[in-house]
Amino acid sequence: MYDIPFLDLPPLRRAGGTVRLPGSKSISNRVLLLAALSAGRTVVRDLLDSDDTRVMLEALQTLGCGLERLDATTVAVTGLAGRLPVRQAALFLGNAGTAMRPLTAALALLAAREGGHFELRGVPRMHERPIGDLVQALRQLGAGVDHLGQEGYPPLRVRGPAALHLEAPIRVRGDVSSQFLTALLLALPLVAQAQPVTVEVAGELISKPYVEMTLKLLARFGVAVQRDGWRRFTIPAGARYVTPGEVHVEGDASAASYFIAAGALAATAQPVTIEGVGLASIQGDVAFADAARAMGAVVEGEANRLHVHRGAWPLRALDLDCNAIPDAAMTLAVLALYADGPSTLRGIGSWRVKETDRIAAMAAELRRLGATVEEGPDWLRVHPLPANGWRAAALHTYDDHRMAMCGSLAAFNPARQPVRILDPRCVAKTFPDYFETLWQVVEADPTDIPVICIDGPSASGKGTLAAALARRLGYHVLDSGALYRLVGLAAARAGVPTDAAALQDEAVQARLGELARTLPARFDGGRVWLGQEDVTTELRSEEAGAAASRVSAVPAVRAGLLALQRAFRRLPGLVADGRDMGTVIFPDAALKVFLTASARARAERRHEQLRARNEHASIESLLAELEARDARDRARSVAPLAAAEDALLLDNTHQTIEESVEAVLGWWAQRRPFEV
Ligand SMILES: Nc1ncnc2c1ncn2[C@@H]1O[C@H](COP(=O)(O)OP(=O)(O)O)[C@@H](O)[C@H]1O
Ligand SMILES: Nc1ccn([C@@H]2O[C@H](COP(=O)(O)OP(=O)(O)O)[C@@H](O)[C@H]2O)c(=O)n1
Repeated sequence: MYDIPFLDLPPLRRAGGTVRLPGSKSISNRVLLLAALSAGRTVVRDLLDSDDTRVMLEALQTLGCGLERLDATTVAVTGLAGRLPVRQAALFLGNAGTAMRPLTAALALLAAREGGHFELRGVPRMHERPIGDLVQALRQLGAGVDHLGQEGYPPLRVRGPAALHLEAPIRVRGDVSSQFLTALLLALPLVAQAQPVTVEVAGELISKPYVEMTLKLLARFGVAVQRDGWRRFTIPAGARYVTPGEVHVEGDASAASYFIAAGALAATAQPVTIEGVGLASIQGDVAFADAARAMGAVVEGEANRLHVHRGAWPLRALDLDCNAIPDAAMTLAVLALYADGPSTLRGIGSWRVKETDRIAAMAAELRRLGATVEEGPDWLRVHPLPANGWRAAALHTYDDHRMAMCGSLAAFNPARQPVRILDPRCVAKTFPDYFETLWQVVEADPTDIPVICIDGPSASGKGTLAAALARRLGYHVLDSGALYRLVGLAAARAGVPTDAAALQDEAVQARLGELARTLPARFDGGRVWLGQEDVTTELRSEEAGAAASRVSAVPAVRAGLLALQRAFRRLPGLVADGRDMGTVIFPDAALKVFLTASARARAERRHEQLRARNEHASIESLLAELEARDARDRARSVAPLAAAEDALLLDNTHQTIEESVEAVLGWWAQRRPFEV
């Protein structure tokens, strides 16, 4: 997950390969609640691990449910069997509508029957998302529900006991959010013991496939709701949740839309294959595949898998009522930028009450990219962008995961403009590793992947600065010095001498070159591996540094490491530290910094580093060794230590690390094309 202020996506050229999607949010939270209301133990597999499921799990735990995490995506839930072991609790539900609405209904009915007192709150945006129609329906039933803030919105208090009136049909509006009906359907089996309970929908029901999903999941838990069109739903008398024992959560079909879109835009050589969602899906958003087809994509499917590649190009403009696919329809708005005429999305009034006002947000951000967009109360018209119309934009995401994921699709623009996604962490709501997953199936031209080079003498702070920059920008790091150190170590392991005399020998040089070319180096979670051996500590020794400096003067070693170093240039970007990053390895880097500090300051830093590791050396001897190493690095014939002509000089003798980082980020900001 990228927990950084912004993430820059280089222009993307191609898509292809296989992705496995995380579990569906809608199914995950429904199944968790059903398992919690059932008796016995339900093992939920492929559960989504995200903000929205986390708040649901925390709430269920607070309410006394037994939760056992079996692995990262498997949780065993021991249900409450329709009882309330905890009678009083304050629940925080973040911005998860799929937790707030059904929990409100379930707790209102349980508290009515058993007594209890519960408060349900969320983030400020949750307190702007309507729930009044559900509250009304619950009050009709006789349940005690109070608004703690603004009328019609969370936070809420539910309290009991209360006498419930279950005889007359309960009326609920269906035209604002289908989640009100879903919440009632999930909760009413709790009280439909003595008589059937009927719900009647007022107004045209929106997002019907989500209600259908609710009914299918209820059936999995033993409750067969009778449906009369989309107007009347009856829960039979004697309804009882029965755990199926084990449930597999399907991959998220709304999340699939981004990968279907990537395939439609750029899968020209091989298809994008999406695992975990297919034709047998119970999620309405699989119908996004039909919309993508209508725009020209070639989508083929199996029960649990989809294959997508580019068909018509440019895409065909679309005029579609998106009522049935409200979430995935956002993806169509971005695809429309690549179409052959204006596209109109209708029936999307519900966008206005989602994580943000998505009609306003989408219009604003597409305009930032350069597009002409018209909007109405429940529709959006997007005009395509000509190749020369795209602007490099910093896209706002409104704490809305879908705005961020949609925004990433602008990176396929033919103008080769990069795209900045502000607050990329918001994808954590449903897909924490969205961007990491995207990198698996997209490619950029290597020259479009930005590199920042930090070159300079020993102990100037290159590694420290490079790591800090990479963390801040979400980029990869190349510690090229570690590669030379590894070659030194590999030579020692193989019995190849690296003293000055031996290095004159051409056979030794050739063997060192071969060791470099086939170096089994691996960097993983802050550890460095040479083959199967963790050499992290050994690598940082002064001895390893000196050996590195000696072998690094061998041309065959430098040539041997070239391809390995360039392979670090991967999406979304790279910060490379060393001696020749800007001069030899990445001469086209977007920013080159030559980092220096006085020799004494560097010797003092090294001294401090050694002291922290409980190793001791005098500052004077370190100073002498540093100066010798600098001289050797500067004097060697291949790739000598020198600032690239276009490097910016940074002397950090009197700077803190933070000051150095800020200085370089400032330079970086100036070189980026974004209009903020
Ligand atoms: N302004 C600064 N910038 C970077 N590092 C600094 C700075 N001031 C002190 N240091 C310290 O210098 C030490 C050497 O840094 P390191 O990154 O290992 O250098 P290099 O990779 O250039 O050999 C680190 O312990 C770091 O904390
Ligand atoms: N790109 C690079 C990186 C390191 N090196 C060599 O490898 C040695 C060790 O690099 P390092 O960056 O780990 O060492 P320090 O700067 O931390 O002392 C340096 O002294 C250089 O001689 C190089 O020649 N080219």
